[in-house]
Amino acid sequence: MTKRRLRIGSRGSRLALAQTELVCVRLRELYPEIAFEVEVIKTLGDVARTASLSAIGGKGVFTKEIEEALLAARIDLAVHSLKDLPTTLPRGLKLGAILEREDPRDALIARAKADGSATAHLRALRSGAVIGTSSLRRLVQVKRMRADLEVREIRGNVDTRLRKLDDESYDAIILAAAGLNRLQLAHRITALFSTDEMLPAVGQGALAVEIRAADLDLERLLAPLDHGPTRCATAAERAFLRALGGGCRLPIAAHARCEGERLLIEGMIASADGAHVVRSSLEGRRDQAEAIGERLAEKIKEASATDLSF
Ligand SMILES: NCc1[nH]cc(CCC(=O)O)c1CC(=O)O
Repeated sequence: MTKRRLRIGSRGSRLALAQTELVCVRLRELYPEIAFEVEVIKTLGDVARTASLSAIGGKGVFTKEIEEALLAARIDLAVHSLKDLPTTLPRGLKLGAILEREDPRDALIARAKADGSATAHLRALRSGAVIGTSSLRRLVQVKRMRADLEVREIRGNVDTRLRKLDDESYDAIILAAAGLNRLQLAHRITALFSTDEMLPAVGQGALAVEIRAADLDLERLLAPLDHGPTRCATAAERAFLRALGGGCRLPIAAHARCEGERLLIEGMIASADGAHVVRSSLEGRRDQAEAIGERLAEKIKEASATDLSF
């Protein structure tokens, strides 16, 4: 009898492949009778390296081609960084599993100085130091801590950005700790921002496995990979983002966590220049995750109607 085959779609970046490999290893261990094959799929976000992602359409640039392959049954499952996945999935697709979240925090990676040591923390950087990030969310939060720093756009995948930090005129860059950890690059981290200092992107640090909604058999196979507390926390965060209008270009951040049967969420929205920031939090029952996220969005919308000029 020939072995049953399941095809896993992944972007080709080193991080995407490492993340897909993580899922593959667990699936092969659980189901040695199934052949899991990785198919690399190029997305617009991978092709348009030099263009600003907001200029080429923002949401879904890392996922659209992969979702098309899923719908056309050229692949059976896809591994994504949850934070790259738009809050509303195409009809016919669903999240088969959300894996236990890695570190959700943002990390500061400072350039090594001539003596080999790295600047200890953002607070220790000289006035006028250049921080590389292309995330408005990170920009506005850096500016609130250190208005005297210069924030400059930086593009490319994690390895490219680290190389640019070493070669070009950035003093430090900011990346998600999760990606660095998964690439065995934790030693490059100079300091971690607390979530109070820098609220993460919705879904940051979590991996999602996307499947066809009708693929009930595959959903059952993926059940052991699903992590309940992460699913609840990220459901609240994604409901928050969706309610604020996922497509809007304003910096939005949220972080939720489960403590027993309770769920706590913090959310933030800022004006594009970072001059106005509304941040708030909410707590409730874990089984009400989406409703809590939506209520936080309402709370923040009310506060920002008077506070922000949207
Ligand atoms: N498209 C960027 C992206 N998407 C997911 C991660 C990191 C891994 C994660 O947040 O799970 C990154 C890189 C970064 O922000 O540093």
